[in-house]
Amino acid sequence: FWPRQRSPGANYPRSLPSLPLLGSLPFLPKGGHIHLSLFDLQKKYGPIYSYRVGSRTIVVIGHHQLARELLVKRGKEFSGRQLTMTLALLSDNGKGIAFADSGAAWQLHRKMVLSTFTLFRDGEQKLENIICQEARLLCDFLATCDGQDVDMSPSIFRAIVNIICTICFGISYESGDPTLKTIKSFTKGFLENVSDSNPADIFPWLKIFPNKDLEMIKKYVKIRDVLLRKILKQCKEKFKSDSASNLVDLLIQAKVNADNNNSGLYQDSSLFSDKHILSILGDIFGAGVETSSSVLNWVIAFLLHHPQVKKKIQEEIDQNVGFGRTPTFNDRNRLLMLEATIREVLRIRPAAPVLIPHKANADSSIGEFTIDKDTTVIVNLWALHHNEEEWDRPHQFMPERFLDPAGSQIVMPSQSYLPFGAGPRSCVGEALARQELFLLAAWLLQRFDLEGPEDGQLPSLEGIPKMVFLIDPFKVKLTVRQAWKDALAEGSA
Ligand code: HEM
Repeated sequence: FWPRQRSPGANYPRSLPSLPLLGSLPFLPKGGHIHLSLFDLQKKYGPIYSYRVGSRTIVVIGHHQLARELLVKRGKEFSGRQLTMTLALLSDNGKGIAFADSGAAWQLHRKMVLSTFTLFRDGEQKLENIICQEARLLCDFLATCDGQDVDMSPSIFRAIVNIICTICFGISYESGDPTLKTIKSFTKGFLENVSDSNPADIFPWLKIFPNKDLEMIKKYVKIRDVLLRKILKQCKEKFKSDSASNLVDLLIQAKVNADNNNSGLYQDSSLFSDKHILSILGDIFGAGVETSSSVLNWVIAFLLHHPQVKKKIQEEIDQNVGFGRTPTFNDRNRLLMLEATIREVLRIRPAAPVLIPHKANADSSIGEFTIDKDTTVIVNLWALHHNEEEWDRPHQFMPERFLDPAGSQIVMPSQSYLPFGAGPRSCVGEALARQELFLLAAWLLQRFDLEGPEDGQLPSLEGIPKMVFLIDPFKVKLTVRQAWKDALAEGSA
């Protein structure tokens, strides 16, 4: 219960008041969005401050210079993760990538996921082709809802899940497949039951008492693992060592090589046990599905609120792509308003408003302040993205801030922008996510007009901060564009 002895004379960040046992809990704002509460505390305590929960010290960083020092300059020293009860359940005691503490296993597994993307660089299984195939299915399905008010999120979810399944196992599921239902069920289960204030995460001894959230998380971990184990078994049966074509193939191959001791790189076969493989896959689903889906839903919601931006994007598409072909990733250099819109959505509603908490691996410092080993450090990305000294009217949706005055080039208006983090713990799926967001949005806007539903109810832009910053469900009036219909009638679409 007692904090570690502080080094005499050290200059620690300013701290909230703290009581024995409870730490600063009585002095922290109750309820509300954690990123907003932490941003608010910054007014009194400055851009770096600390508080205590139980016996742990938590340092909060709310300025980009300090954040970059932590993530990049001292990235290695701060690349640890604190294993709470919740994260231990999700990650089978710290295996995988996102919640694994820094060390050889995390580094190796992260490297393997990054090298998987090289399998999807060219040829038939080029990432762009996989995404466009899902974009086509998504648009064809939505075209059956022409003129109706629809909640697009389940179809977007299906497209994103299929992209992830193709990268992980080389499988894509048809609409209605029970596997998609299972993936939806455990993803929803985690979103509903993982919270940033589970008492057992603060006082681990509370685990001896019944804890409904932890029980639910256990239930959904089981559902996830049964499914992933079944798919892994099928992949092992199909595996051919000379033609690895997805993430699971690469992991199986690494295990075979380590078992046969014929690869200098991956010698420790135990790091490729089924348990490790399941945790890596669990992380890719956990970090790669709801993030991209939710950002695309946010893009649509902001466009419903700002129809003039939607009109500009569609004019750009009509001029640069037309209807004789579908958009490609190369169009990113021409569809600048769309690219700027995606960047603005990632700023104003970051998918991970406080990143994933980091942990100091050693006694260190940030700026002029001492940070002890094992301190948890939170980067409040929300504070960086809404800093009034860095952004003109930060609470307003203004995609043009990412364009030069002529609107002919993308610009970076501020350094206070890190939607995918930075440094050794940065998002491994950034390139994939950027392609998904651009291509899916471009395909949708080429073919459909998106408007508020008949009842005039525009989406709430407040958001729901779960493991991912979600948007409340909303409906869109979906109409196939007349220009698309005309082109189709002429046989050119
Ligand atoms: C728009 C979509 C996405 C956003 C905004 C996003 C953002 C982030 C952020 C902010 C972090 C935490 C960085 C930190 O802790 O400092 C992260 C970590 C991570 N992301 Fe993403 N992400 C997205 C999509 C994806 C996708 C598609 C994948 C799957 C391939 C993915 C896989 C991961 C993994 C595995 C980590 C943990 C990295 C580590 O701890 O070493 N993410 N992401």
